[in-house]
Amino acid sequence: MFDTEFLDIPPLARAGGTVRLPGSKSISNRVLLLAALSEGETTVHDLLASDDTAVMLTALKRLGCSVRQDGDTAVIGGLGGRLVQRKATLFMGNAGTAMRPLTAALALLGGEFELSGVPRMHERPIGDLVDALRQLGCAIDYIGNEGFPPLRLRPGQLKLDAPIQVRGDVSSQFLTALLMALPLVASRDIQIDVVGELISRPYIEITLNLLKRFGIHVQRPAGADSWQRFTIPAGSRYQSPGEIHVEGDASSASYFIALGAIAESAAGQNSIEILGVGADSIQGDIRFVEAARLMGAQIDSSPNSLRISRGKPGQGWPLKAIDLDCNHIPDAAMTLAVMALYADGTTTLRNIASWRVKETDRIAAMACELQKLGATVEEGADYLKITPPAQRADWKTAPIHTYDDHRVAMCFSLAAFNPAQLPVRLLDPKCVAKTFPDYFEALFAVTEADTACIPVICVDGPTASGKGSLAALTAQRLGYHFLDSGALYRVSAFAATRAGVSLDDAAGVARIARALPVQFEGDRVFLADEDVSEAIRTEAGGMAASKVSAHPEVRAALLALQHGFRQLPGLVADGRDMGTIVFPDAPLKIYLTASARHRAERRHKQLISKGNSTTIVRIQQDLEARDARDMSRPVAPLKPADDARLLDNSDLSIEESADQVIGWWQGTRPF
Ligand SMILES: Nc1ncnc2c1ncn2[C@@H]1O[C@H](COP(=O)(O)OP(=O)(O)O)[C@@H](O)[C@H]1O
Ligand SMILES: Nc1ccn([C@H]2C[C@H](O)[C@@H](COP(=O)(O)OP(=O)(O)O)O2)c(=O)n1
Repeated sequence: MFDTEFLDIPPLARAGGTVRLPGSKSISNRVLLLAALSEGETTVHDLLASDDTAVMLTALKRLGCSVRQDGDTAVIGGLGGRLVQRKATLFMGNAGTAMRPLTAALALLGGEFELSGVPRMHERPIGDLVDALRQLGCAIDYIGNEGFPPLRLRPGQLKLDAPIQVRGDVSSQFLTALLMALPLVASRDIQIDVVGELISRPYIEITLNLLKRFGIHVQRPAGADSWQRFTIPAGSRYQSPGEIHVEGDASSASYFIALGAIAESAAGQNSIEILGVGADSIQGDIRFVEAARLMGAQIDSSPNSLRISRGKPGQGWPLKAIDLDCNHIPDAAMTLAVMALYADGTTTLRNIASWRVKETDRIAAMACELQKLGATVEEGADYLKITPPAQRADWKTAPIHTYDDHRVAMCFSLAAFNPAQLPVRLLDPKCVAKTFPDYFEALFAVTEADTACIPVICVDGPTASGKGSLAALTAQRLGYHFLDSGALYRVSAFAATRAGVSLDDAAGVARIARALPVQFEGDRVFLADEDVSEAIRTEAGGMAASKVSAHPEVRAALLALQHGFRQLPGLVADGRDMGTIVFPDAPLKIYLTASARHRAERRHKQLISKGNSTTIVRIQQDLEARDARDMSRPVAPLKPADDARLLDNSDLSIEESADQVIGWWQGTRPF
């Protein structure tokens, strides 16, 4: 996950490959609650690991459910429709799929509960659900504002004889909540009447489908009223299905469907394949496929997978502007708003009023951020009209606010295919954790940028100047990859010594360097399966590396390996010749120094902490000797690149140095 302040996505050029989707949020949280209410154990496979499911799992544990987790499988010990814990305070984060149904279930089961969430949750309406539950005799108080969480639940006197009325035109989650809770008290037939037109009907279909899997057969009238009246038959009882598989998230699929529709194919690939969701999906957002086809996407579907490619010029590319009622795909339709940037005219998305009460006011958010990219946007109470920038030169870039809304973040990542080849900056990228924590990793795995567009920050300098520490911290703050090029020379020398090859044998060491089975995992370095991190980082290891690094053959042998680290979304590389030889086109080069005395003191501290005994004077002599060798060798000597910025960190902390580098970096960016 990218836990950074912002993520800069370089201009993307092509896409291709296979994406396995995480489990559906809507199905995951419904299944967890149904399993908790059932008798017996339920094994849930392919469960989504995300903020919202974590909220539900924590709440269920607090209510006394047993939960065993192993990877994406969870075994839930059901409560059998009874409360073992009659008093609890539950935190619901910003998870509507946990807040609404738990409120209904706990209110009907009786007990004393407080349910609260993040500030945005306290702005998301729940009054219609509370009104419906009060008709049933549930005792519910608002702790803060009337009509909104947080809520206090107390035991009430249930009255189940009259039909219950619930509004259907604000959020379908209110009806879902009642449908999932009422089987707990169905000693007689219970009728629910929906007042107003039911929105987001596909989500009710998911609920009815899953209820069936757990033994509850909700009855509906035939004909015109079929979505206005629901009856829970007397004697309904939750039964665990034993095992259940969660489908891939159809709303998450929309980003990759859009990707396939807008990106040219990567070499050797002619489509994006999505696994885990397909034509047999029970999720309403699978109908995003139809909308994407209307815009020109070429999509083949199988029961459990999709294959998408871009239309040929004039036949689906550029995309076709559409005018669509999006009531049936409320979440996935946001993706259409970004696809509209690549369309041949004005796209109108209608009947999307529910966007205003989601994680953020999504109509306002999308309108504001699309305009930052140069689109012309008209925003209505329940619609959006989007006209893309007229020509390449009209595209703009700016930091995109994501409003703590996972879908805004995922949508705008697709703007990186803009024809002006501008990078896109997303603020607070970790908000995708709500439903798809590894979204950006998945995106970068199936997209390509032109190499020159993938930024590299070079940090070169003498030994113990703090290059490694500075480069690693900078990479972490930017969400970039990190290359410790010195480690490659160290491992080459280590592997040569182990193979009995003399360090003076240039051809011999180069042969080993060319086929070096080196792997980096965090700050650990592996040679094949062996962790050699400590073995290579001795002073002797540094001296040996310095020796082999003077052979031109060895340097040439390691070049391709170093270039291979230049991957999306960017790289910070440290060494001696990153800016001069390996990445001469890097947009930012730092030459890091500190006085020999400071460097010797730092290395001394480092060695002492590892239990090695030596003196500062000795270290200073060694490092000056190594600097002299590295600076005087004929190939790729250590020296600042002509366009490098000099940073003397003798009196700076590692954090202060990183602040300086990121400050310089910001100055090179177009935001
Ligand atoms: N700016 C700094 N101020 C103080 N100590 C530092 C600074 N930068 C690095 N160090 C410390 O100096 C030692 C050497 O740093 P390192 O990053 O390994 O240098 P290099 O990669 O240049 O050899 C480490 O123990 C590190 O914590
Ligand atoms: N890009 C590089 C990186 C390291 N080297 C050589 C020269 C250095 O003395 C050794 C060891 O490098 P390393 O960066 O690990 O050494 P320090 O941590 O700075 O002591 O490798 C190089 O020639 N070119």
